[in-house]
Amino acid sequence: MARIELDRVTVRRETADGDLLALDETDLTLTEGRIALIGPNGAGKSTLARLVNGLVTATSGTVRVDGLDVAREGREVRRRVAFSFTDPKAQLVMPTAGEDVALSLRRSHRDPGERREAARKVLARFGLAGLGDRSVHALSGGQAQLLALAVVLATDPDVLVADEPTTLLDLGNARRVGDLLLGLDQQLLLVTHDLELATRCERALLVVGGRVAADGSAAEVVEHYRSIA
Ligand SMILES: Nc1ncnc2c1ncn2[C@@H]1O[C@H](COP(=O)(O)OP(=O)(O)OP(=O)(O)O)[C@@H](O)[C@H]1O
Repeated sequence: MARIELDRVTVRRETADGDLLALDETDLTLTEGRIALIGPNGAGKSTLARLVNGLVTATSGTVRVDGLDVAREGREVRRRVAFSFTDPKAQLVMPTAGEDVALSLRRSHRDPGERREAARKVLARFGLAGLGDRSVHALSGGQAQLLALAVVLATDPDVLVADEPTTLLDLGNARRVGDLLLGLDQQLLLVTHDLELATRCERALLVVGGRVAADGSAAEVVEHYRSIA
């Protein structure tokens, strides 16, 4: 697993109401395979998650992935750390599902024929066999989320940061996507309001008001959150 380190990281944002401390002098070392970030709306979970691949920049402090400084070695970090958004359509850019996966494979498979074949295999692995020619707009919410995950995982990153990947899904698809995420070989940093899913992780961080209010085994931290919510 990768080693994700936050060293006195603060994220300060300017808003119409003045400065906001989205994350306050946070120190963390994350090495577990499955880590959940839970907590109330606006607590700073997405901010913390986005720091790990440079989508958010620290106002002060350092974020490192396997020793690489996210602020200075962002390209190298983003090769190792994939990010998936709550709304899969935010990251599906090509006309068809197959082309979207093929785009991710352009570096690893230079030959177009081989690339198409590799894309077909990736789709099958994510339960999307036969949907390669389907417009991404004609996929169900569950299929679109699976495709978005297939697209970011096709490059074989070391870490997946997933920001509320099941929030827009019905019960069946949420379970399917949740099972897939928890079964990945990659290290998973999962932002979620689904406390059952969070409980299945090894470690959970409860974020409240820009601070890590509890950190420990997922079962204990979820229990604590339930007791104060
Ligand atoms: N681009 C931005 N500009 C200014 N403030 C922002 C921006 N993004 C987030 N914030 C603020 O930073 C704080 C933390 O937001 P963040 O999205 O990290 O919370 P969250 O815990 O992920 O919330 P949610 O569960 O609602 O998604 C909030 O007060 C939010 O309004």
